[in-house]
Amino acid sequence: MGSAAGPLRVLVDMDGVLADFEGAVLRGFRARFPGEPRVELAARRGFSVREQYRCLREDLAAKVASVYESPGFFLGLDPIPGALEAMQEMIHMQDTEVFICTSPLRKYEHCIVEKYKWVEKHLGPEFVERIILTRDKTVVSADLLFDDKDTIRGAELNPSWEHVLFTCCHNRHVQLQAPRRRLLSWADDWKAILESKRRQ
Ligand SMILES: Cc1cn([C@H]2C[C@H](OP(=O)(O)O)[C@@H](CO)O2)c(=O)[nH]c1=O
Ligand SMILES: [Mg+2]
Repeated sequence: MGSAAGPLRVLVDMDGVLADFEGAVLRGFRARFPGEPRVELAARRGFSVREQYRCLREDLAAKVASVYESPGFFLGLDPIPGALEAMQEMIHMQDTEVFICTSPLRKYEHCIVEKYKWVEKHLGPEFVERIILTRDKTVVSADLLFDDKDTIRGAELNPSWEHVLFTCCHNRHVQLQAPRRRLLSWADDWKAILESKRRQ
């Protein structure tokens, strides 16, 4: 709980929140497989790119995976608009601890080191210190988690954080059950969400 007991701890997810995974997948797929059908961003549904391409045609699943498993893919992601500015502002806020909480791909070879390099390149070394790399975000304790994945499950059935869904092409049609809430973009009022947790 954000309270008099200590600073507010905020976890910020990386792909879909800080780094534009979806835009780069589409661009990479189009460049590599120009003749193949693809899923435009406006047509994306569901967290898994691979599953949606599989529904389009079975063999496209491996093709789209080859895009995000390629060397250079994660390092080359564009920042999500407003993300870098928001993170710089958040890290300087009083009584606030910010961490980047991100999951590696199961095929982690390029992904892990490139995520670290991306953070150093776009946010600087003080944020490299703040990377939490885990396949299970439920066991990390915090007040808030901004993440584009609509359902976050793991070993802990009652995570300490409130998951605020960060709007992304694949989740914009998801109906949230009350009291779940969204951050529509970094232009939306993320500071109000932080303040609402301090007052609990
Ligand atoms: C395979 C896949 C990965 N990812 C992202 C989520 C994870 O990063 P993050 O936790 O930073 O959002 C990472 C490994 O799964 O790649 C997607 O966003 N969509 C996908 O379909
Ligand atoms: Mg994500």
